[in-house]
Amino acid sequence: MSDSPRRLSREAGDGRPAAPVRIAHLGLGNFFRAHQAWYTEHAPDAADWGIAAFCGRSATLAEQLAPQGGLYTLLVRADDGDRPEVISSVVAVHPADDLDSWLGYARSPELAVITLTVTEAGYRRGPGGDIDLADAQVAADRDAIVAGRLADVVTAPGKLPVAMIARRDAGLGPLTVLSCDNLPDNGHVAAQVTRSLATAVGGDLASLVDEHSFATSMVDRITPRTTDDEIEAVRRSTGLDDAAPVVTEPFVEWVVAGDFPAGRPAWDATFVPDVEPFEQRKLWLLNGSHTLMAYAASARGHEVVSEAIADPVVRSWVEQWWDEAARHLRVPASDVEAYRAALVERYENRQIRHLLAQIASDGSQKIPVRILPVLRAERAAGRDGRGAARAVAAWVRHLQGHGAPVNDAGAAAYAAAVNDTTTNDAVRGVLDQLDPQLAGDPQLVRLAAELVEELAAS
Ligand SMILES: NC(=O)c1ccc[n+]([C@@H]2O[C@H](COP(=O)([O-])OP(=O)(O)OC[C@H]3O[C@@H](n4cnc5c(N)ncnc54)[C@H](O)[C@@H]3O)[C@@H](O)[C@H]2O)c1
Ligand SMILES: O=P(O)(O)OC[C@@H](O)[C@@H](O)[C@H](O)[C@H](O)CO
Repeated sequence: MSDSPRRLSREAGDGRPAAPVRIAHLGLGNFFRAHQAWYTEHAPDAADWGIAAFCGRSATLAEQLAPQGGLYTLLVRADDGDRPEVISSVVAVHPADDLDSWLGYARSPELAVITLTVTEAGYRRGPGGDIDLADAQVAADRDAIVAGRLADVVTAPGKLPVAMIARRDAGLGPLTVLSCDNLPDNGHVAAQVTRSLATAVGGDLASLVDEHSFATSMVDRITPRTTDDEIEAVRRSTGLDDAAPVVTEPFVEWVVAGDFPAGRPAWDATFVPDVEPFEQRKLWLLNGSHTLMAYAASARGHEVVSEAIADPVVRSWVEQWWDEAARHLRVPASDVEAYRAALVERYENRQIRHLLAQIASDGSQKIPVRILPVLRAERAAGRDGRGAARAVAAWVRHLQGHGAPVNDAGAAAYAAAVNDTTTNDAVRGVLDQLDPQLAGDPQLVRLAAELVEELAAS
């Protein structure tokens, strides 16, 4: 007789019974399962709100979770111990290309919300924030929608208007698209790419898109990729085999703005008229310092955030960046202090192995939103912006092959600027592509070049 544990399974009686699908999620991944699915699990009306989750690009996670009926273990890890919990709110899982199911949910009168975690790159934005029609997959989606082949779309922005068409054809009204990606004004970003794609399709599609609500949210919970050791730790602590558990930290926050014409769960989130102050606090203090450490601390040989923040040199760089960012936040100073203190504690959590290499991906999308607004504001105020400039300098070194490996489709555009040239020219070339006005600031170019040299020597 085998003594290997049995598989986690809804059929075997694990978790809660499946709730009716009222939310469709695009971008089934770890963060969605630690955050939106966790909030839905803990809503007082959880029995009425099931989630059908679709992979963003592949089928892997759907294949792993389908035999478990969508159940998975969320392992909340702190230095004082582990807390495993079975999450039951995801009731159906689908590969990215299962458009028949996607359109089927859209035609259901019960569907009320579409949530998104498709990464920054998933929005397929071109210059100015409209959909990037130069992207071959976007262009193919546009042609598929024009030809009425709704089930042939592949991009995230393509999947939104086809759901809206299917819904209208079924005689159903508007729902809410709720973005949960780390992007400023993510609801507006989602609306702009969807609407501009609809405009490119033509007819009355853009006005159909306008009938729907696009909500914005600030999301926060540090959720790294799960390791094999963690899968084993879950097996040991629960006595069940789970093919895809998620590991996360105790801290969790969600701030949401927008309308929900078809309803929503009674999430224990903070609902506000304007997310921006919360978003800036989180994007600059948390994601900005993550981005700084991803490049500057990985080049010093650190692998994970908890190691990086324990290095006094890295800690001083992070504090300097926080001092600069804090000057431009629109939240009370006491909130900023409390948030910074909480961040240090979160980063020091040694049970969370958050790889700097994971955070380093897609820097070309992250630097502009996490670092540059503070750099511009500091320069405009007549200060040198050293903390922000160091993040840019560290990214220049990263593009030159130091520290975490480059994993960024957008980095190719910077290759010519950073290789076989002087440090000054490399910095100027990178800044020129990020923001020509910054490249035209000789003091900044000089400072960032000095910081590149300082990082190389450190
Ligand atoms: N992990 C975190 O700590 C965290 C915290 C807050 C917010 N987020 C947000 O959640 C997003 C997802 O993070 P994750 O940790 O779940 O990553 P993940 O790799 O576990 O999942 C990412 C999901 O996005 C999909 N995706 C990736 N690129 C895509 C593309 N070009 N088009 C469509 N779908 C695409 C993937 O297929 C997958 O379903 C992040 O980009 C971030 O904006 C993450
Ligand atoms: O998920 P990304 O790649 O956009 O960013 C990496 C991290 O900064 C991010 O995932 C944070 O851990 C998260 O935003 C915390 O809530």
